[in-house]
Amino acid sequence: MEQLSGKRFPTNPKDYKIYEEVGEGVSATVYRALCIPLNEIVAIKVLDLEKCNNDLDGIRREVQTMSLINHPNLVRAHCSFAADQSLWVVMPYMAEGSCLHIMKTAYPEGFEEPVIATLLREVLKALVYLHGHGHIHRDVKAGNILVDINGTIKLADFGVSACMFDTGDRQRSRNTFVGTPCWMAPEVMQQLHGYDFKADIWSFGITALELAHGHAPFSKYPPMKVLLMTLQNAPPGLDYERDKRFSKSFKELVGACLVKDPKKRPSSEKLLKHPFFKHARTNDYLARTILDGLSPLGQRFRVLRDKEAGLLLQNKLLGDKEQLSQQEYIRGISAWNFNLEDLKNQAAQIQDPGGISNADDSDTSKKVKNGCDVKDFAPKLASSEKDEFHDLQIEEGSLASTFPVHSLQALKGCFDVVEDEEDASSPGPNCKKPDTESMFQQQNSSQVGVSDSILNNGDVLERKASSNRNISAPGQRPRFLSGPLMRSWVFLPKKLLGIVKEMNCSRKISLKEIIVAHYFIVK
Ligand SMILES: Nc1ncnc2c1ncn2[C@@H]1O[C@H](COP(=O)(O)OP(=O)(O)OP(=O)(O)O)[C@@H](O)[C@H]1O
Repeated sequence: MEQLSGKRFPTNPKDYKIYEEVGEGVSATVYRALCIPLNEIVAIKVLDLEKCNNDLDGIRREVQTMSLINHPNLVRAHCSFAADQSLWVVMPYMAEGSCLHIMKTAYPEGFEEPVIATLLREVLKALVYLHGHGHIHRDVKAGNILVDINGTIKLADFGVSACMFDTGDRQRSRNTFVGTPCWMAPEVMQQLHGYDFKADIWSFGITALELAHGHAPFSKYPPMKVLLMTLQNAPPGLDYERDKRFSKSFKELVGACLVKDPKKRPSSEKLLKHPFFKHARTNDYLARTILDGLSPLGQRFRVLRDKEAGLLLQNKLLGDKEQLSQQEYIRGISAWNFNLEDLKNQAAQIQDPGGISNADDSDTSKKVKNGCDVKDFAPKLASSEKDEFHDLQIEEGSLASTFPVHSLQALKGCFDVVEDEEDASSPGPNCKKPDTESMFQQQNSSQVGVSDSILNNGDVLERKASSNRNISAPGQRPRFLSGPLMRSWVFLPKKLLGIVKEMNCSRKISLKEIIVAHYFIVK
């Protein structure tokens, strides 16, 4: 399997001695281990297939792709094999762990600019390679930027996570959709026209902010709110006042990546020529600056895990939802599972009366109107409650230039909502009572690129999105992976359907109405 060095890594678990745990993801646990016959330290990512209920062949294909990758800035699998109910992926051990771990341990406020420039340049080299070979990484974030003891940087998690998120039965079995909302490009959330390698450029821009601040923008918010904010607000960026310590060229780089229209984002190749990278130094510089004095990875991992478990418990006891959400982020969990309870909780939290004060989210106050005000269809809201929904209003103009589609519509992939045929600005308050259930069916069958299966048993309506993934091995003509990263599975309880029907309006139901209806349930 190891083609570069000619080493053949064994595919029998008995040939590996597992040491301590060094990482934990949504679907996997990562261990430091010894490959006994080769006397080499490796990392083994163990995916619990039973828990994931995943498509083994799909994962195998992805891991195979991972083993074909050949670039110094990409983690390449030595080999992979199934053992009991698990899939083992054996890879090089990156002794200092991820940038996220390093930040959490020693740089909670983020890194200095030369460090960021060095890290990002290495990541970008990996992206140039991937994009040139027709691949989209789809999970660029600090948690996937691994650092070795000598300051070498490698981008990890190519393939497996993408595969799991896209084709896994896990979502089906859990009735959830999964993604990485903080880093996810708006067009990926939309699921309207598909996406391409420019989605990685958006995630790259978010990662730049993450490395600069120690956390990704919107990371303190629940996933549904992250989706809304990403779609509705102006893109996040480096702030003139707050981020004085950073150069103009860094601000420009972030601005270039975080443009909502993917066509306006530069390619990875072009980005690599950006003047910002003149600030980049050597790997050795990284080793001397950020790695100096760090305790061994396993030890750091244990300390962080214990600390975060304690905080999680504390917040659970206190019922602090926002803190809980933040903790999920701190734990490095980047995929989010949505179910009805989550949605209720999230709907309940979309109610910041004075806007959002997080400096990251300074643009949140730029609210917009899409002409269909909450009060048009929720006349029973008290005035204070109306204010709480100002967050959900969208200014058409401010988005139109950067984001070509109706932004709330964009969220329709997350819900079973009907696309508004008429102008969104016409609230249509005087129309007939709708047949909501058939409306939902109509909408489902009209989705482009979506294989529909509507199970309307009175309790749920569900929509399945088809997977569309193309992978090409190096040497083959590049074909881009495409298809939604997030699966859409939304459950509308009978009660919600009832409330929706109660709305005295014949136009098709919009997402905003669903959220308001949800609000009534939650309340
Ligand atoms: N080769 C490696 N060497 C050292 N540490 C690693 C290695 N691979 C992963 N890790 C550590 O394990 C953590 C979790 O691994 P990984 O991200 O691959 O799991 P995951 O289930 O795909 O998680 P996620 O979905 O959140 O990305 C990483 O953030 C990193 O800290």
